[in-house]
Amino acid sequence: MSSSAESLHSARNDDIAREQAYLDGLYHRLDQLREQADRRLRGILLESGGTPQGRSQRDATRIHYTEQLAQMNSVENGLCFGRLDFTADNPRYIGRIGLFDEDRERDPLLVDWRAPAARPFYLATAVSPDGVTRRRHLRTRGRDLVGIDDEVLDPALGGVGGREDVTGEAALLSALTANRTGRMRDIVETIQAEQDEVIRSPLPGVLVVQGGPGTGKTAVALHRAAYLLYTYRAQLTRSAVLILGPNATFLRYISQVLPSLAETGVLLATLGDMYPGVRARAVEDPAAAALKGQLGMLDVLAAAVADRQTVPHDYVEVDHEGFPLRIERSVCEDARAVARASERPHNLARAVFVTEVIHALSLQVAERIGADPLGGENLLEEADLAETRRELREDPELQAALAEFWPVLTPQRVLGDLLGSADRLASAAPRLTGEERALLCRERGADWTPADVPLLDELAELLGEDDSAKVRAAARERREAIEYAEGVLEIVEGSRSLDFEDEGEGEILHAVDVVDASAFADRYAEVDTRTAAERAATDRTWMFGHVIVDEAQELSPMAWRLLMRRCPSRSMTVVGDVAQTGDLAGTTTWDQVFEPYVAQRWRLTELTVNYRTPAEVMAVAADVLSAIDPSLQPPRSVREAGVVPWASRVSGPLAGELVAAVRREAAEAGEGRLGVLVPAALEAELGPALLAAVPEAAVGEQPDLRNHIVLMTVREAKGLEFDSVLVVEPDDIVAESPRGLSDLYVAVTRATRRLAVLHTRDLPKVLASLEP
Ligand SMILES: Nc1ncnc2c1ncn2[C@@H]1O[C@H](COP(=O)(O)OP(=O)(O)OP(=O)(O)O)[C@@H](O)[C@H]1O
Repeated sequence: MSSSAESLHSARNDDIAREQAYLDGLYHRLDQLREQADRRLRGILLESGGTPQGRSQRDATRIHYTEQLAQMNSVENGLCFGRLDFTADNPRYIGRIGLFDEDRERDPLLVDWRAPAARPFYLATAVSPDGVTRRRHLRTRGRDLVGIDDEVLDPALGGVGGREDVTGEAALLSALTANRTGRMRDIVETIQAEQDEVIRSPLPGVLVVQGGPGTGKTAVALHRAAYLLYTYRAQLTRSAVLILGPNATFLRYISQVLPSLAETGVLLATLGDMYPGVRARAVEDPAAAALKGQLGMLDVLAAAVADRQTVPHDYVEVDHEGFPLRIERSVCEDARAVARASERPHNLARAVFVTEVIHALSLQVAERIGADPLGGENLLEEADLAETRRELREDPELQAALAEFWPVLTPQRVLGDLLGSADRLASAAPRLTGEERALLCRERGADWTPADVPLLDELAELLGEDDSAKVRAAARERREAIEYAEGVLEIVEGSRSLDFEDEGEGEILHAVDVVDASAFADRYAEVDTRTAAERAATDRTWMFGHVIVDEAQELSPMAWRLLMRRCPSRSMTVVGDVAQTGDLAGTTTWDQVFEPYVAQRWRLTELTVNYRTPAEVMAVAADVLSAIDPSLQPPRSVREAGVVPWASRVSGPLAGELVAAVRREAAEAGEGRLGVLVPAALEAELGPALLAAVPEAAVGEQPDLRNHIVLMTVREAKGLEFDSVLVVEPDDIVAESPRGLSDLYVAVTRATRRLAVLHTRDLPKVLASLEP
């Protein structure tokens, strides 16, 4: 080694030793804080007894320390990953959470990546260094520093600055070329400038992030959630953040990201989870789902509810206290008109209907028992009539008859009955064609599909919930609690003269002087210690502080209505790509989605760099994109993989050929993941065939993505990625759906390294570049 190389080497070692010492200090502090939290938690767990209020407070404190501990455990890996040096300031270390020393008087030991002070780590470049002279990435394994990547941004220090279009090039490329694991990783160490803009955009308003495949939309959406929870903590921990993803497999794929960023206040859900009490996972004909997603369903649902408000053909007779009462058609019609005119939801308007009918019936009773035998005015007084109405209301036979005409309904019952009956559909959906109605019709009691959920939610609005019984029960409970408290206070009062006989009057404050019975009762009330996200999951009417929608292009107009209801503040981040829309009810323009809710008042940002797909693969995808819409630009790949995509036409039976190709590609992928993307129509044949030959493969519904080989349809692969992708029979993928080209575009943009195509029929024209 030359002497200059030697001195560089030893300077490097010194650097590593210094940084390791700093890291050791940070971990020491983390351990201290962890011990403190652990001690407090143990202390709380040992406490017992006390008032219910004291117990509730203890629960809340226990949850607080449990969460703190979970947060500190989750940042154990990669606690600190960066350092900034400045011309006129002390170095700043950047990490997953902020850390201060004990007296908190000096600068933080570690700056949270979300704090404004960390921002230059993501934005500074050689052209606009913003006072930063050097950005350093610290590569760690556990608590050990294993490497340092420096970018010198100050030309005076001999900096070359690296590429202008990326920050932290070495760290970024190492993240991008690492093997996939089947779980998305956070990108906190290498967020790029255009992504940082989105992540830190202010909370209010609708922000739409349009970006091609691999531009980091999902990653950005998740980091934005973490940023918002950090910056608007007080507001958002009370109201929670919702992240809506396309399916359960995808949610599992992203499930590790927020915990690794030490965030727990987020509800991750799919559309199928958005109606509490229903887990809508069944699969249906995409055309049926598309139809259910259209706003035309509003009229159908309204008519379905109206159809449940019936009248007798002529009249019905019920026996009331031994005498027949006639419920005439005309009486019901009038009552129904008044109830409908009240514009209350069905279950609440029911009270109006019942009141009207009972009024009419009470006149019948009055006619019978109060008629003046001499032909004068009816002898019953208003008080008698009121009593008659009360009796009628409580008459079980009459109640049963009225429940026929205006039943109390649940959304599940109305929708289940509607979709399970051709007659009901014909009556409620006269504008649909017979074919469309047949598409909607299904077996009674069939499982719910995701497209049913917005319909259930809409019906919940149309039906309303008659919660008067609940309100009465709550009032009764509170009354009982106050009575109990009064009893307790009386006992205290009663014993006062005995306990304090010698004390001078007025000198002692007694229980009744400082607390009245109702305040005392409140102290006994249970405190709900669930997090806002946990409560939101069980409450249909929960209003989220912020809603983030991923793969947003797939949502139908009916699904958007549901989401807008959950977010009246319209504080939303919507990420998607209109070129990847596969769902028939999805959108191809953002304008169409937001116009009805916020007119033009939404902000659009575009992400333009593709971090996933190497340039060679993206060249293939670009041809598909231009066939979808020639005006759309593919995102620019940030790197090349050095592997040329290939296609292989086979003539033997496809299943056998597939097994051979999978074995070859899996060997090439090594420790990485291979995704086999097949047309939906071939899944049932190819899945079992592959499994029989390669038992370690994951196939079928919601496959485990951590397997090295995963076979799925393109729809299921939405939002996912693999090191290597094998697309099977692309012509079928295109032919399978009116949005087939978009599906193919999704398929060919899932690979981080290798793309291969296996086919027996001609390739679609858009893949001509793959012909040998
Ligand atoms: N700044 C970054 N640093 C490191 N990795 C990144 C960065 N940005 C994106 N990536 C990685 O690129 C890949 C693609 O990101 P992501 O899945 O978020 O893209 P997307 O825009 O949602 O793609 P698609 O629309 O195709 O689903 C992921 O592996 C992600 O971790």
